[in-house]
Amino acid sequence: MADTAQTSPPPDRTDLPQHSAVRSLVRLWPFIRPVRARLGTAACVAILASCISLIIPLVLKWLVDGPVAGRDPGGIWLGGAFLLLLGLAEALLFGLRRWLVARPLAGVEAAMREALYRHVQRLPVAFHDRWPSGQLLSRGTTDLQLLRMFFTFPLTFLLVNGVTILVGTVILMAQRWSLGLVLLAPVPPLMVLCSVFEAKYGRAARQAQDQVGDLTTVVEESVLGIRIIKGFGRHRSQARSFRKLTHALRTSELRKARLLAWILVCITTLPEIAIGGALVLGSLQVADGELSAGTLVAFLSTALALRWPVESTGFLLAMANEAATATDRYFEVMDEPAVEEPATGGETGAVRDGGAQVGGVRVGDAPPKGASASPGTGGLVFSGVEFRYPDAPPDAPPLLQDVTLHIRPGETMALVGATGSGKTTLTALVPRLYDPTAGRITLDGRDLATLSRDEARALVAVAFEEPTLFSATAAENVLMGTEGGQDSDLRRALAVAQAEGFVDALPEGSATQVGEQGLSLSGGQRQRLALARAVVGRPRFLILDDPLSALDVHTEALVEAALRRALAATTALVVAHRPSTVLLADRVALLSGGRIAAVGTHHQLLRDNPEYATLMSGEGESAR
Ligand SMILES: Nc1ncnc2c1ncn2[C@@H]1O[C@H](COP(=O)(O)OP(=O)(O)OP(=O)(O)O)[C@@H](O)[C@H]1O
Repeated sequence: MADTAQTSPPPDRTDLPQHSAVRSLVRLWPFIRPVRARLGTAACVAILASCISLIIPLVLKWLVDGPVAGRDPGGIWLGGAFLLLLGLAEALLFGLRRWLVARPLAGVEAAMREALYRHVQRLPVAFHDRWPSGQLLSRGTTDLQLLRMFFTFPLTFLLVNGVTILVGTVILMAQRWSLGLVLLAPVPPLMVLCSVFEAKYGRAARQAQDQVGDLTTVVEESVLGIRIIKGFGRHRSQARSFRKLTHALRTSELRKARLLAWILVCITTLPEIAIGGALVLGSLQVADGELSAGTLVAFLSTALALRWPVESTGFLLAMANEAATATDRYFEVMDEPAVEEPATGGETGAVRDGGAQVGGVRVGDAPPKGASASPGTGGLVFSGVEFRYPDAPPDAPPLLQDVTLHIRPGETMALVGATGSGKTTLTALVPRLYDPTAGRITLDGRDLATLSRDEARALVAVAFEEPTLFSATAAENVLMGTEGGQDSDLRRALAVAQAEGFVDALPEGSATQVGEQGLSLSGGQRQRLALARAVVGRPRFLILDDPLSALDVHTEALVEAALRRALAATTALVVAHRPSTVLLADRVALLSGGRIAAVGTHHQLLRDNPEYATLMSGEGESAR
């Protein structure tokens, strides 16, 4: 089934496909298309400006052979004024080009970033299991900046330079073809050198950009894991890993700089030698009277005017190569198949965290959402469900095999099993974070595989043991669990999760920003907000993965009392490790060896099933 489907890991850098930079860059066309008219106009303006610089030598020729040779001051002033005008026109046109491209190119970058973000949100969880977050972040930041630089400079100027060099060459050949040939002599060796440079620089750029991704991952982990790093005194080893990566990145950047220096030396030196040769040859021809001084001045001025277009080609090629690498990296993510539909509230938001009622406030007062969507029969049924993680060794048995379990409508089922037995994995199948590799799951008789993800997530809410809070207010974090939730829904959900007290005590109550990852709250407080998020939408099905593990016994009892009332109308599957959580449930299912080994009440299983008894005893707790 779809979700666990083919998501590839980040590309193996030792085995990257080699294809031309042009082929990579052509893929940017759909993003460039909407601004092609502006870019085309800007390119024409730049070509015009660049070609003006080629007219200046012709005016010089006229000045030297005409007014200067004829000692005509009026003509010299006229020529000077004309040169000034040409210079002004060139500057104005280059300014106009910049103005034409600035806004549309910022728009292209924003559109690409938005497309990437949207796509990443739609990628299956299996993709995120494999891709380090830093690699995704660097693709959305540094790589896109490189692309904007490419659109601004190389994309236009490689064309402008090409046209300028072509027009200049025609002018040179027209003036004196023998001298023109001397200037063209370096072209074949330069073309060979440029193609070698492109291949080598492309590899170095790819390595450096991947290393930026690795570095981003380490920085992100160090910031998020700062408590662990400090708690275990790991700052030195963490700093060592960071240094190692920065050193590797520096080595790659130096390699890029060496390659660039090498090509710039070639691109600068060979044409200079050719200009020197043409100067000597031209001077001899002027001395022999075969060539006018004005023509030689014009010829050399044209050749010098072509120096910048030729020399800047080295930089432009380097930037184009980096852009090609950035394009490859961008499309490695964009080419990943997304799940078939966009989620409406993000993975955690759509799959709500949390649930129940507090002291007399009943989440179950109103009918659960989605109740009208089905006749309300059937409950949650697993039939012959098999699951294997995509990256599991091919010869390993499936993690879950032939899981068959019926949770009746309105029933609360606890799921118990040894650590690593697959409880979290089984619960993740219900909100379709993953899809089973065989078998089927039905919600009130409707096959989960036939429901869209949005439909499934409208019916199902989840709270995980590790609660994720977003950098938003406490209220916003909770209301993420439902579309158009009101303040009354918020209060009810907070009451169920026993979160009212501490939320009201926050400096700005439920309007307090709880900070990135909710770091300003305790683990138990975060769990309760996540629980409130799960119940706020009154889901028809509730999946709780040990959501009370961080609570003290007293608070846990209060939350459970509220939950019991709230769950009266909800079909729930609760992963439980402690007898206190199990007591919340009507029945208990024991997951063992990838199968449901036993189902019964807590007391029945305690009596009849030694494995369950061990798990629920102190030995079971310590075995965790
Ligand atoms: N994304 C993943 N990719 C590959 N294997 C995974 C992935 N997530 C979990 N596993 C493996 O699947 C097995 C079951 O993990 P799961 O988290 O479902 O167990 P659990 O019963 O919930 O454990 P616990 O009680 O410790 O939370 C483990 O061996 C784990 O290493």
